[in-house]
Amino acid sequence: MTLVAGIDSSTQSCKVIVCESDTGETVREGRAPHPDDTAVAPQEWAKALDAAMATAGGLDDVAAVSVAAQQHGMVCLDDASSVVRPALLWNDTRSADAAAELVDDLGGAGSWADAVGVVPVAAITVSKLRWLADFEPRNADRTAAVCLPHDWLGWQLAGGQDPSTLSTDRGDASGSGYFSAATDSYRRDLLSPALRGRTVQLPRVAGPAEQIGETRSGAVLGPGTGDNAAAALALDAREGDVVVSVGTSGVVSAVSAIPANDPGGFVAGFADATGHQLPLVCTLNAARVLDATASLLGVDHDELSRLALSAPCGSDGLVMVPYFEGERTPNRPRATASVHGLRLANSTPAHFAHAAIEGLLCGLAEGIDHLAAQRVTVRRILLVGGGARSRALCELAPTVFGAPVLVPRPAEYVAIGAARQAAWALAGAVEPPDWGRTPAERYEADPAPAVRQRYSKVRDLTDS
Ligand SMILES: Nc1ncnc2c1ncn2[C@@H]1O[C@H](COP(=O)(O)OP(=O)(O)O)[C@@H](O)[C@H]1O
Ligand SMILES: O=C(CO)[C@@H](O)[C@H](O)COP(=O)(O)O
Repeated sequence: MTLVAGIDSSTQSCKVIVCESDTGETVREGRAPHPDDTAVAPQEWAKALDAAMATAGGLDDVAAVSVAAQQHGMVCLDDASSVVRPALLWNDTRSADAAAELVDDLGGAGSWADAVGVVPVAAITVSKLRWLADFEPRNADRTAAVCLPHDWLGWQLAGGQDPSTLSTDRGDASGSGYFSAATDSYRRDLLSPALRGRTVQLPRVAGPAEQIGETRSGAVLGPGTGDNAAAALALDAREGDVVVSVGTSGVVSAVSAIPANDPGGFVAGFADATGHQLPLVCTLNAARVLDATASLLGVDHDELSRLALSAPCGSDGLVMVPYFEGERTPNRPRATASVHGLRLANSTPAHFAHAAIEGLLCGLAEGIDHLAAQRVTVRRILLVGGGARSRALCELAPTVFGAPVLVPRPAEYVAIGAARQAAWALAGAVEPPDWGRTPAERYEADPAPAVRQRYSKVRDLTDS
């Protein structure tokens, strides 16, 4: 039996899955937590990866490995290959003003949408680099190469000596703000002004199933990719499939033939891991809304779900706008969460739990609308991520989305997608291996458009 491994170095933890390469059957898995911060030393990811690999029984018997990771994180290396400063992660909003400045510098959001299909917000790597140039010029001067979390971890697995051997893939590169998914090319002319005239080395962009090297134990290294592209690969997402992921981030994405061009900045024109496009909407507030609400109510996730399902649809007028960490879509980096419509009758833990889940889902429903406005066909909605383990979230999703929702059995789809890519690179085939489609539970419910109507009125009362 030939084994392959997939790694998901995501915001909250590192997950490793070892699979049978022909069928995708999971043989063993491991995980380890990441530090709870928005600026993290990449060495911490390497430590967590070592721990996760150890709990997965090691990778010595594995023939190929691929790394998927959280997108956008700014990893700066000096000319001795050392990390210059802790990586600023996608959910670090200190670069919000830098993003706005970059948009103005190029002549507005439409110019960025035309150039790279992405309008910079705090999350995007190019904004973080502008912040570095302005607030830490000495660190910017020391930076010889810039890469993304998956690029760095893959490079570490291969020995991590020489920055000229760094590679990335178009899926992750497209989240940088200096790579166009439509033309498959870097836009160094956008990067250098962001860095106030400095030039840096960028990773080579490998092909979707290219073998980029070998691990120390001799396993083939696949190109790796961003976590959302890996999830799409695991689910074998095709045109018409919209993947909604409720992890640390809330993500609505779809594999498409058409590059996104949204001057409104809601849809980012990313690439997938197979050569297609992956238009994507990302919110900052997703599974952690459930965590915060559960902690506020002093209950665990199962009890939160039970409470939410015991309250009526619409929470008797109670509305939560869950901008606990500011928000990325819509772009309101300094917003805070708020609760509206409190009355004695709806001041109960059950109403509060229900309103939190409806609020989270309303943000994602807006994401589905934004994708549809970019000519994405919405035929099936698939719900994944840690938050999809919540029964209440699954049951309320079709009421808020106004459409049935498929929930694949809970699994680490990002790591599975990376493993599928590793098997593809190992086989050297034209197409990824056929691992079949994951069975999914279907949730249906009467649509409740009033929930979204109330939410959108209240959302605009919040600060930005
Ligand atoms: N049963 C559950 N109900 C609700 N949320 C859950 C449940 N299990 C896990 N989560 C939440 O899912 C999140 C982790 O999801 P995950 O997709 O692994 O995140 P990430 O990939 O961003 O690290 C955590 O915030 C966790 O609390
Ligand atoms: O920024 C984005 C997508 O643009 C996020 O989706 C990150 O890629 C982090 O993912 P999770 O850790 O939440 O899965």
